[in-house]
Amino acid sequence: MGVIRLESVSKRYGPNRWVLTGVSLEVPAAESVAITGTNGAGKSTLLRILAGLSRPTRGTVSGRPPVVGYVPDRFPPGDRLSATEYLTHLGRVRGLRGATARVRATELLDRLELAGGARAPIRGLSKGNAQKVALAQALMIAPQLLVLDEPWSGLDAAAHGVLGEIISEVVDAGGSVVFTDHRESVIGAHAAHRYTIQAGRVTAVAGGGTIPRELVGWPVDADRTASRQQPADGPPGGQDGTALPSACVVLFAPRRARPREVDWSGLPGVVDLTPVAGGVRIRVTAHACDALLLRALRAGWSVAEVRRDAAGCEARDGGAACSR
Ligand SMILES: Nc1ncnc2c1ncn2[C@@H]1O[C@H](COP(=O)(O)OP(=O)(O)OP(=O)(O)O)[C@@H](O)[C@H]1O
Repeated sequence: MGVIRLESVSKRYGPNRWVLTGVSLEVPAAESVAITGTNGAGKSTLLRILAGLSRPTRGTVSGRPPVVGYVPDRFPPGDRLSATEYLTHLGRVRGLRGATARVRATELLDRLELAGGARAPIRGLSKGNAQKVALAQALMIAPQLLVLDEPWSGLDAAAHGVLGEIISEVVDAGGSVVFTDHRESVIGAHAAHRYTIQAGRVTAVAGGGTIPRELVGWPVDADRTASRQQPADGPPGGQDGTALPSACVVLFAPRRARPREVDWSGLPGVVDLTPVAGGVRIRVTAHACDALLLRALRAGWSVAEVRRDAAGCEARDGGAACSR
């Protein structure tokens, strides 16, 4: 999968209402991008153009992959079909066999924990549950480009986490994700790049989300190499050559869901790791600690304890302070 490229894209509604003017934007493969802007700035318009649902008045879009998942800002729930019937139907329209589509629909609705019944008519679902169906329809066939218009809107805490995992899974599989949201914390956690729309123009926001791009995407080979060269028993060196203390992180598999496997030792800054009852204790350089935590949470792990002083945690050796 390559780069999706918007070149000099403009969009006009009606005779002279220009919403986007001369937008050039790249969405790389295996990355997530957040779009921000005030209400009415044109975010949904841009997303629809990216998804191929709306044509630009001027300019071109290239590199859009064949399988696009799209979650609109308003999902029309006024349907007599149940969530399962609706998703199965959509899956069939998209080329899945009926039985496969039904299995996929059931898996997705289970994962998102649709309350109110997968067999109840969609029009009777609450906003949050309708949003879960909206998400599920975008995922019936693994998307290579996932376009999400305020996707967290109305979701409960559990589905919030699942959506974060889904974004990571699409990115890990080499796909692209573009989403809108207004919250800094969400953008920082889920986007490697950030753009904002103002007066029809799109500009990159320096540094992407609040979490630096290299920490979200983990492509920091230099950092990785540095951590592997460090002696396991000594304090690892900082990027500027000064000694940085290591931190200790204790992660546990949550009781309800099985976390995804992570190659902890291959992550930047990891000095060593020790299995402890129900989880793993990781010693990591202090500057890589936040990124490791983010990666762990995204993969469905629970963080039991973080200590800036790794030696202190080690001394307890998985004892009371390090267990739940
Ligand atoms: N189909 C349409 N026909 C005419 N005008 C439209 C259409 N779709 C959007 N607009 C107008 O274009 C402007 C941008 O709308 P858009 O929905 O893209 O903004 P947005 O940034 O997503 O807003 P919000 O944050 O409120 O969802 C708005 O003034 C809107 O009224």
